Amino acid sequence: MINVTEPALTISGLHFAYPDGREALRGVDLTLAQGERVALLGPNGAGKTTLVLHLNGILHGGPGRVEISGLPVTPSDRAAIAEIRRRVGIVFQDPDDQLFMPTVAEDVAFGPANLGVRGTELDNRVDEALSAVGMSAHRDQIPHHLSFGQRRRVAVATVLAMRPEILVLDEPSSNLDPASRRELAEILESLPVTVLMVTHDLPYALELCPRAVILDEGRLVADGPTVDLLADRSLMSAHRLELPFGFDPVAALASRRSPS
Ligand SMILES: Nc1ncnc2c1ncn2[C@@H]1O[C@H](COP(=O)(O)OP(=O)(O)OP(=O)(O)O)[C@@H](O)[C@H]1O
Repeated sequence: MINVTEPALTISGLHFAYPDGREALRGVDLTLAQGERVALLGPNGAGKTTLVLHLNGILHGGPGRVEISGLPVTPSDRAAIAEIRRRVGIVFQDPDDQLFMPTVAEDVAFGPANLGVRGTELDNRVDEALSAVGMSAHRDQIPHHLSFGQRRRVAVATVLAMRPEILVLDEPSSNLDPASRRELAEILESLPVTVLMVTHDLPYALELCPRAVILDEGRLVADGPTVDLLADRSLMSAHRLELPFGFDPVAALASRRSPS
């Protein structure tokens, strides 16, 4: 059960250096409320992936603390890490990293089955997750025969079937055509989970995430309403973030709120 009195995610004073000495995180503090959707922005090499990999204990070892709904991410405690990996679902950029079973349904069942879920409960989870991403009709297909956009949706379903509390998405809109991009946005908006979305697609961040943070050189340098951050030209250029030519975030948000 989600402890609604706790933030979904609390990161305090997180530092991390790779074995070669490169300091990728230099004191990150970040809190996400339950149900928030937040975009994690930043130029190449800012430390975004490094930060994400700390959320379920794949990377660890530096000073600082990460908690998921009040539960500390403690990599030395195997039971705690199993629970953390159930709570935090990461959808990686390349869906093929997450799909390896003979059929779509088996891929979606894999995670919960590993947690010991069986029978009707397992069937229900697979049905729900596939329906949430609009892929129920493809349940018996071979994942690698699907289009890229369909594989991305199935990758999201594999994570949803774990019933995560936090969904972390790494570049969810990359390589999607405009229709698939919009459909995935609708799916993500409808999910009742906390979302942290790493993206270089700034219009997508604006569309989906009311709040954004900017990470640069391992530090969080901005945190606020996505529209305000994107509209701040000096902030954007200081951190090598570029909006598409002619894109006006204030007008885009206004037209989204009152579609003609
Ligand atoms: N395995 C590694 N060993 C050493 N240094 C690494 C390793 N992985 C990443 N780094 C370095 O850590 C820093 C942060 O990298 P990270 O991949 O977290 O950035 P990012 O913000 O996700 O970048 P991008 O937008 O390009 O994906 C970079 O300087 C990178 O070169």
